[in-house]
Amino acid sequence: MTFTAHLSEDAPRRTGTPPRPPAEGVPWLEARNAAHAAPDPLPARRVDLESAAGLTLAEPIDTPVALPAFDTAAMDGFAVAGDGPWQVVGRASAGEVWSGHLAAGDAVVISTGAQVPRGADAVLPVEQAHRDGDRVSGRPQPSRTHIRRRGEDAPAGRRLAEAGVRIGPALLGLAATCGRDALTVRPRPRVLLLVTGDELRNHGVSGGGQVRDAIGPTLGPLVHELGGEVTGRRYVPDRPVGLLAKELGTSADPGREADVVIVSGSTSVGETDQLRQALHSCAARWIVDTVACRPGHPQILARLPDGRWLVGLPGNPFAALASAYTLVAPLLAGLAGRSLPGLPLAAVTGDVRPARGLTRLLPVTWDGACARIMSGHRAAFLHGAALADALAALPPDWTPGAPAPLVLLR
Ligand SMILES: Nc1nc2c(c(=O)[nH]1)N[C@H]1C(S)=C(S)[C@@H](COP(=O)(O)OP(=O)(O)OC[C@H]3O[C@@H](n4cnc5c(N)ncnc54)[C@H](O)[C@@H]3O)O[C@H]1N2
Ligand code: MOO
Repeated sequence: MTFTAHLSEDAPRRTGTPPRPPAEGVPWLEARNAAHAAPDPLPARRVDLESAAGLTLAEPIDTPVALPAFDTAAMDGFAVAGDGPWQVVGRASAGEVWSGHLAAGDAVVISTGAQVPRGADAVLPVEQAHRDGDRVSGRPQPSRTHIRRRGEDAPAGRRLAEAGVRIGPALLGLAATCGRDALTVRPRPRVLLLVTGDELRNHGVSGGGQVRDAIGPTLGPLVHELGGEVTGRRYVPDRPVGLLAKELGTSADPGREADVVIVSGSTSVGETDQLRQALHSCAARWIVDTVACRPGHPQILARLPDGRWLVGLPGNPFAALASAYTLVAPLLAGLAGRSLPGLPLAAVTGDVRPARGLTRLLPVTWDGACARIMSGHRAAFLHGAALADALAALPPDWTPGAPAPLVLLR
């Protein structure tokens, strides 16, 4: 892969003007891959089952027991042996074991979920049974009807899930079913947000040259959705220049509250845009320096000398969002030991021009078949993305109606 800048981690502290952002940038798909490949997964830890939701499995789950563990009634009715009519000889309730053995012509009253007694061939649902005292009759049931056989779902020892899977509600239920009380997981990567910009305010309506911070409220939940956890959000003024460099210094994070630092704004070349200078002077290792996409061109991925990952998101809010899906999503997946999120392909329609040499990231509606480009997609506007189903990544040679990868937003 061709990355525009690589500095060694032990490079000496630099002074002077940092290099200008490269005009071309890393191709968009390569940038995603590079962000995913860059980190080693965070160390695994053991957590109780309830705390594992949303984390990533660090070891496979094999079931030590057959699922289900015993032949189980799937209907309320009668467990029967042989053809009817049958003599009712007992009752098997859920949570208990009726320890007798059914001979041909015997039945026990049984509830859904109860262990089927030995000798039973089938369960006759109560709706299909006619009971008269201790006698019950009904149509003979084919063998195994309404019985969940022991091991039918999985035999003992079967692998149920591989490492790297995100732990969703159903996986927690499955782990509980096979008797797990704890899981070995990769934790959520911890993320510190540094929101830069003298013009920003974080409440009320904007005016008088001030702008309401739209990135802070976007990134908190986005990071959570992407499997990370925001451990801090700080506002860093543009002036005096140097504050960002101080924030990025190791001493500013003595307890290591973060594995990843996301800086919004300051990625460009304006007088107060400090990020490139700050990375240059602390001799950060550059991994991605600008991406060949629009919006989001000036985005950055680097590694700080103290080992934290640094993502620089352009200040325009839609550019920041598109860049978060380009670099933050794969980086967090890599840190959590997950595979790179897949990108379904869909035919995309709409009246936009491709950009020479650039991937265009545009909000689209998607009905499962066709994606349509929405309005409100300039770099500074969130209107389109706020209502979109996905971002389409239109390659430089895209023509209307041609397929493009989608980053799903819902
Ligand atoms: N001379 C050049 N100027 C710019 C270039 C360029 O190549 N040459 N690139 C433009 C592009 S593309 C982008 S994207 C922006 C990136 O700018 P920064 O990352 O340095 O961000 P700022 O300058 O601080 O802000 C840009 C824009 O976004 C607004 N902003 C910033 N933070 C927030 C926030 N948290 N919530 C809402 N809005 C925010 C800010 O007010 C500006 O309007 O640079 C271009 N310029
Ligand atoms: O790269 Mo900027 O993000 O086009 O607006």
